[in-house]
Amino acid sequence: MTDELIRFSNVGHAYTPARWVFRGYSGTVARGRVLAILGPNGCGKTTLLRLLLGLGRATEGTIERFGRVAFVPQLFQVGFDYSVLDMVLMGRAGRIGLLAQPGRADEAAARDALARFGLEDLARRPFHELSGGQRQLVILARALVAGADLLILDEPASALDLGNQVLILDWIRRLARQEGLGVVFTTHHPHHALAVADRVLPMQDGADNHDAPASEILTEARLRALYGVPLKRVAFEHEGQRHETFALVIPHSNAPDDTTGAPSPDVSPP
Ligand SMILES: Nc1ncnc2c1ncn2[C@@H]1O[C@H](COP(=O)(O)OP(=O)(O)OP(=O)(O)O)[C@@H](O)[C@H]1O
Repeated sequence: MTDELIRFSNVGHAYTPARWVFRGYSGTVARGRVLAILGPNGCGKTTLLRLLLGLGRATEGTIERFGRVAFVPQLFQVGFDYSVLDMVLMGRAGRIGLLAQPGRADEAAARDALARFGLEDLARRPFHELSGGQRQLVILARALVAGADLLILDEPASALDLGNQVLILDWIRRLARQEGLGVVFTTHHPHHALAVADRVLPMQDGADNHDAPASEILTEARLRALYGVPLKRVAFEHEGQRHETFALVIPHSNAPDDTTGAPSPDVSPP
């Protein structure tokens, strides 16, 4: 049995003939591993995710899936007043059958999954009343009860505050390391990719378009080429552990700044 859950080779897509959104992307995700897909607005991250999910057919290249796949969309909204427990139970739909009622075993599995994420007390609350971070966790619980082998997440942390970003990123790594799930996620944040991904696929036209180990591929030069702005890779210690992150370099404006005590332009020198 292979450990690979998805493998894609030389994938390219054009919504209209000969107008390529991207070409030549390749990568793999194995059990227990995390792949981050990184790139600027409009480079085709969502398009590639949809192809990996099988929601469309790639114009060229091959995509092979070897397990059960679950999708976690960007901040999830529902138009109907489902309870948190109902939302998680929907993950069992594939096992229950569409017209049958969930049984005790299904409800126990859903409550277990909620408890894993510390959400058991919210089971009867309306889903739409939860915070963004809580909603993301509920959707992760739903993927767990669906028995997914591979989670595909579209910008899981982009709409969350800092505390919830850390929470979701930590869970992504735990689901891979502790549950043996494979994870693919898109992100705008190279420091998120560096913190939790084993491998990264930068979506940059004309570059070597294969995924590679995060620490090797996330160089300052590669990110500058990707985003067109400088980023600094910074190492530091926190509670005895070494970490690395990226700092964005925001240019200082040359405009006069009255907080520095500099004379304003309309004051003549003596
Ligand atoms: N259904 C579609 N039909 C035609 N063009 C599309 C369609 N969906 C996306 N595109 C185009 O494909 C390109 C890539 O879009 P996509 O949403 O995949 O990029 P993205 O990297 O996810 O962007 P963002 O970071 O802004 O979410 C864009 O130019 C977009 O306008």
